[in-house]
Amino acid sequence: MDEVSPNDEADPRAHHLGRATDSPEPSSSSSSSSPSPSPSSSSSSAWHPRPLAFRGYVAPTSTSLRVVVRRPLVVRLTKEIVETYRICNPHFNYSEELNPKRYLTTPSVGVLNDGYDNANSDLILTVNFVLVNPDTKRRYIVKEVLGHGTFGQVAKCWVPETCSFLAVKIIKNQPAYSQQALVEVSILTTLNKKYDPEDKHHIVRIYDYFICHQHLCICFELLDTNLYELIKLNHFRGLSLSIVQLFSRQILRGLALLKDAGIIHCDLKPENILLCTSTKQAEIKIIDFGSACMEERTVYSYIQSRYYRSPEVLLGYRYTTAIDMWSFGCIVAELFLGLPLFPGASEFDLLQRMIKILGGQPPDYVLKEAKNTTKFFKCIGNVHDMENFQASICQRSVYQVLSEEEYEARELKKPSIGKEYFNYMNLEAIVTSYPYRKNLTKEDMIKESQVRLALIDFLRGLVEFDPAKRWSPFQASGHPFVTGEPFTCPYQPPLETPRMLVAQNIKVDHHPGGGHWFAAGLSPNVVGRNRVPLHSSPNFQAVPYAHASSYGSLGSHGSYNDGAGLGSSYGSYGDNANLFAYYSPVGPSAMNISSQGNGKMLGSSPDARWRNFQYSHVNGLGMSPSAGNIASLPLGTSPSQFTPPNSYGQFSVGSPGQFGPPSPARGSLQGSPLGKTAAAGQFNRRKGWTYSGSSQYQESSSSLHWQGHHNEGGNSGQAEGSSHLPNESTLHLPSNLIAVSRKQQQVVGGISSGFPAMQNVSGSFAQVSNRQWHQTLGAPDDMHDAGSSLPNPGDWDPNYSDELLLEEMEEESSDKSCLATEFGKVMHLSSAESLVGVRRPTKVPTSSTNSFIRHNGPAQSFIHVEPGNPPPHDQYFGQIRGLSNPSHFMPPPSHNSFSRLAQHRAQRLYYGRASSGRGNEWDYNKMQAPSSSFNNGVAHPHGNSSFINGMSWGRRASDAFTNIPPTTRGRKDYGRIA
Ligand SMILES: Nc1ncnc2c1ncn2[C@@H]1O[C@H](COP(=O)(O)OP(=O)(O)OP(=O)(O)O)[C@@H](O)[C@H]1O
Repeated sequence: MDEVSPNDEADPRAHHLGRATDSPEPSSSSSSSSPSPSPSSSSSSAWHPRPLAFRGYVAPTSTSLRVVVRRPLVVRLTKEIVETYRICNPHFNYSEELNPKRYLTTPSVGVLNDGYDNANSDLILTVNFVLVNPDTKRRYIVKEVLGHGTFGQVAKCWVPETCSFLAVKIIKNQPAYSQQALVEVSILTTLNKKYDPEDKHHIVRIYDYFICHQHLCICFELLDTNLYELIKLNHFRGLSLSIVQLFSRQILRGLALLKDAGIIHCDLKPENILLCTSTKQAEIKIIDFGSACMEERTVYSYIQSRYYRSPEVLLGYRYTTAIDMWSFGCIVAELFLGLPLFPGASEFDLLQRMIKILGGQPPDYVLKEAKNTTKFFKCIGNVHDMENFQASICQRSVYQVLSEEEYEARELKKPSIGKEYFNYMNLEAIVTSYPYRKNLTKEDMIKESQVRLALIDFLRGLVEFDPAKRWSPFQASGHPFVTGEPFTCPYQPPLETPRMLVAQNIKVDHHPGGGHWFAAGLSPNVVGRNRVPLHSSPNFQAVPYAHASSYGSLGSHGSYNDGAGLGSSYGSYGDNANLFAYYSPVGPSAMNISSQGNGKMLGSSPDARWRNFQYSHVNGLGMSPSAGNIASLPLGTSPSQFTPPNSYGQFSVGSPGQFGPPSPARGSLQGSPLGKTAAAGQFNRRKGWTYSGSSQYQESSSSLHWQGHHNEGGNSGQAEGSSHLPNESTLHLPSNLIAVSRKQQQVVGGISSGFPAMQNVSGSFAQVSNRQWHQTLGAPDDMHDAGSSLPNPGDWDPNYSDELLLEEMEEESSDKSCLATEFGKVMHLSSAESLVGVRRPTKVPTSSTNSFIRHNGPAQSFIHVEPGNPPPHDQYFGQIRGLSNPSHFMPPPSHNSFSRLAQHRAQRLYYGRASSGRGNEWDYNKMQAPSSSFNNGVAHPHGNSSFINGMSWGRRASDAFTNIPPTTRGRKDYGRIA
């Protein structure tokens, strides 16, 4: 940038020349010694050149050299504008505060929280806005917004202390959101630390949380594009079977963990599965546990995003972790097809599609009990005949699904019916007729057709109407589609075994009084009130839960510790050697708890306090958050989910035909206490294994490597592996595809010395930017029509109304208000209203997101999809770029960090491994150790990736769909200059 102008008068050469040529007289010294003619000199007569014309060369000294570097104008007017201004006006005074702010939050007008929050209660973020953990003083410098959700914003932040990026979810400044976000903190922390300390189950890692400017901020590992975006990048062509298999294995591993923990995700969908930034191989992680609940605390009825909603949730039947398996089946199908399998425009439409595509309907025992049966079915037989379940299985169903007309007559409104995107309406035909990739050899096609048969069989076990027959993660993980074994005949899953513990060194709790897991609603093993009946399931052994005592037994909810002195502040139980723990989302430092009554509190969780008021007799060695409570308030579940367990009926009146209230977390999609308007936002946003508990979950790893493959031009290589199953997880991300969507992430600094585990990691993918979308995916006008028929985000679920929502919330509020009040105090909530508990949030303007979607989303998504022409599996992007550099590694907390959860480290625990030396690792009291795969900033060598030369995601050739798929999901806000 700095240049020395050759024409510059200050050029040293010119300068010297100038002196030599322009100076009329030599210097005085020269002059004095000038060889002027002197008559006295003998040599004076000798000829000398004229001094003005010639003289001896005198080397320029440094002092005589004057260098002026003249910068290009553009530099002086941009980078050096301040200096330029100073030259123009010496009095010009600059301070950084004068900088225009680049807002990342919309709207950016501060109207709440002393101007910190906008009308949506979102913290107004600007580039370089600093979030500070008040306990650790760790600073998180906002760089960009990664996404928006019902709960708030997710920002990519730089952590100077550790020279790393991570994702910080900044929750809206409203109690209902904060409460539900605490559930995410609690559940994720438990999953990370207790169940998956080694980060092998594809669950996002949580690192920190704190309150800043009255907003709960949750720090996660930084991840990359979600699977929906990935499919979108592929122009809604399905991904190659090998990728589908790989991702399926990984998701299954996560689901196995959740099942063993007794946690239901409740919102599994492609948008909530993100690619990792930091690994060489294609790795994904499950995010967004904001809707999750314990299996035993399934209070909310309005859960799951519609396309991925299970029949039992739709019908208002009790649900279990099996609903996640249904969603998983939908996701697997979508990965293969590029389109949702059941893109229902309404619940009625959804059910119709399920019935048509799967050929069947929910079993009578479900229909008999489900709350919403009459909304969708009519009875054509005698219900009492089916008292005996065996009989009902053998006989024809006594229920028949309503026709569109019948539904309309019954509900007094026309059901929304979406387009049909597949030429066929049964699963087998949809999968088998899906276009094959171009250029496949006959042999490869035969192989792939075999894998497709395996896929069909696999899907059949997942999208099974009967929740009791639906495969568990364990059962599904043995399927040939997952294991890679040849598929020869329909898979017979092994009997489901009693739950196996995942975390190592977990010891059976023999405490008669229960234990915190149970008390906190975190026991996955207590026989559930709402377990799916085992009858009619060929896959269940009718054995009692042998593990029921593993985590706690029925009884009081008093804190218990066999080993005195180890009472965990945050809920723990067990003996000295095997202490279990769960985490209070808000630690002592935020709570400032003081012991009530006789209770000796070594810390507590938010809900401990209010219950303490009622029940203060506990002399707990480590007061349990849920200890001594009149009723068990689950830490693992939302405070707002704390409802008497047998209370399904209580929600029925106000519920939209379902047996429980909607989850606050379901604010956007299904209408929620958090505001239906948020639904539009979310709707628009659409966004292998070493199973420690069981060898049955050992993940096979794949030797699959992807070859360059770009079929757009019919040239280049072809993807290998689609016709055989991967046995080793060395599958790499397709750089040619992924790289298109990623911005290079710059690693600002090196690895902090305290992070041994962060070595040897490379590869980084930045988020897909809207701009890139615009650049990459054009939006032809002729696509607008298709887009216009898409579901209106505002009408995401026509069965839901704000009135119903309110009614449900009123019912819920009594349970919530107490904790909400407590939490409100913690959060120093400013408004009295916010202390009342759950209230309706400010309406979320649909402005940016919705308009983006309406105008750009659908149109740009289908640019290359001709009407009636299906998007085949394809590697769309011919441009091959190297894998981008990594930029993400987890900032380790200082070992001396005095975070809230670290305050009682001595009383606290280790999580699982008795022998695992954590000394040089993370402070496990608060955060997770970085996985060995954390990005250390070392870029992937370009040649390192099997995808470098263009990897195929699977290209199909002919038509599979009669129309373009629905899409509505918007993306990011890249801010503006104020
Ligand atoms: N760890 C992460 N790394 C990168 N991006 C992330 C991460 N977590 C979330 N995001 C981005 O932020 C978006 C919103 O996150 P998330 O789904 O957790 O928020 P939410 O408010 O719970 O959303 P929802 O409305 O679906 O409940 C995601 O779609 C994703 O794009």
